[in-house]
Amino acid sequence: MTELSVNVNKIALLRNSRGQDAPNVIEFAKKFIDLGVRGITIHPRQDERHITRQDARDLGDLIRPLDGIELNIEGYPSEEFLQLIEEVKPAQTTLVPDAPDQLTSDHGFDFHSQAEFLKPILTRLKKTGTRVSVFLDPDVEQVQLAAKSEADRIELYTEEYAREFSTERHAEVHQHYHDAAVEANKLGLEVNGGHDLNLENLGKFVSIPGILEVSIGHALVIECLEQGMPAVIKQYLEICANAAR
Ligand SMILES: CC(=O)[C@@H](O)[C@H](O)COP(=O)(O)O
Ligand SMILES: NCC(=O)COP(=O)(O)O
Repeated sequence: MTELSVNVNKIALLRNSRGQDAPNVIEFAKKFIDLGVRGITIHPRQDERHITRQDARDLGDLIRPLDGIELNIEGYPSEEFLQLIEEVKPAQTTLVPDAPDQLTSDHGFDFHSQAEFLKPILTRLKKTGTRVSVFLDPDVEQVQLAAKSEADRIELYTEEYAREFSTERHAEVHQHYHDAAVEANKLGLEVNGGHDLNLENLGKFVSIPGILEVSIGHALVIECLEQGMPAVIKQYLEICANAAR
């Protein structure tokens, strides 16, 4: 089974657009959890365009006492981000190599050039007790290098998977993700996935063995607007329950 972690960045984006507190991020996290979701993901970016650092603290307070529910905080490992993780102590921290002005996440770490940069950061984060995941392109060589680090997991960056899902390249691209996931598991790295996943492409993605968690936000919020939260979450949970082991 694969766990679904709902990314609530876009709930916060809508909230920030009016300078009031509607939609309330905490209330929507509770609604997702009440529908059976066992993970909430946020990405507090440096400019706080959507999720703020206070959201992270408030969600940490909400989720910390809830058995079996995990908070996953994603972000670039700036000093400010690392201090936030040390304060909130989420179940999982996912490091992404995003620049402050990036529109969205669009690449994984390069362990050829960034392994030394990440080494003290991973050591520091592990001391907080958080599980550490690193955002990675589906590249077997990168997986092999990441396996030599203190990372517990990788998160496969699935934008290409989604982009090519309905093209003639799908089988080739799917194989890349499959090979990266199998190599990671062989080397003792656990595997998550995320970015641009949706109800259409998720089933095939989680047919790859060993995908422990998918974090989904952008498309999920759009689908909730179209179909309603209960129907959408029901479909996602059914897909995740039928994932390859
Ligand atoms: C790491 C990843 O692929 C997504 O969580 C991404 O961080 C979403 O960020 P935005 O919601 O700001 O596009
Ligand atoms: N790590 C991926 C994530 O949290 C959500 O990405 P998206 O579904 O908003 O593209």
